[in-house]
Amino acid sequence: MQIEFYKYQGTGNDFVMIDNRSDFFPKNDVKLIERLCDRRFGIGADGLILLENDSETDFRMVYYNSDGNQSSMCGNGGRCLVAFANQLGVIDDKTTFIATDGLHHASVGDDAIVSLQMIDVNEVQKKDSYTFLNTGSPHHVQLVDDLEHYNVKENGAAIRYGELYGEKGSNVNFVKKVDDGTFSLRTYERGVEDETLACGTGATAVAIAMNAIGETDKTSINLNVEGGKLVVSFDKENDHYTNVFLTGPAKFVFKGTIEI
Ligand SMILES: N[C@H](CCC[C@H](N)C(=O)O)C(=O)O
Repeated sequence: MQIEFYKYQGTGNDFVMIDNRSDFFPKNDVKLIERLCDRRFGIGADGLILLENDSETDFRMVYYNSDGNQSSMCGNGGRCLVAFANQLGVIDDKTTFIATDGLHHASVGDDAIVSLQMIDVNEVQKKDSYTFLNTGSPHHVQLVDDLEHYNVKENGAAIRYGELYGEKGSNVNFVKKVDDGTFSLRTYERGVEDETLACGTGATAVAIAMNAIGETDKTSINLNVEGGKLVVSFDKENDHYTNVFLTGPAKFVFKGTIEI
């Protein structure tokens, strides 16, 4: 069977997008999804995202990591899915959709900028050398000295597979403070099992963690990622973070067809 796909990227975190409103896609075929995400034998992507019908909201998001398994929320993927839905004419410039972590509101601005509301964060685990929180996906956040030369893949994998996070593991973010409102981060992504050029739930986790441990008292924070720039904003009441928004570019790259 030949299927149509669209390729999107959000600050270099890239995704195969499929319009599955007719429910044709073999959702449990892990090997197929892994092949479609393979950068040599397939289309190539960090993840694959299905746009599906939903009775209560504009659409449903189903997210798969490049290992072919369904996973938790993808912030950059959510932003790309909103841009995809806009391109298909499913939505105009505002939307509410459902994902694995609940409802999301989002808006599409000029020059492909999409702002996505993320879940509230009510628990931030502050440890001596790192912070752990869940922004729709689990994230380990750790400040390092020389981020530019840091071995993200080796050190990220050691934490992701280490005893700290057990069977489920965690995404791992290494961070450097640039100034009071700006941090640079590099992320080892669970389920991609490598460094990605950006991680939306990771950038969200870094912004909230840096505020929670007192590295900044800002509530709108710039995040430099390998693939570009993201902005995370939120309201803070004690250790409760609400109205959390992840904003940045979400760009259409190409569309095509592939035999499955
Ligand atoms: N790999 C992550 C999900 C995607 C996160 C990332 N692509 C994002 O933009 O949030 C996990 O399995 O927890």
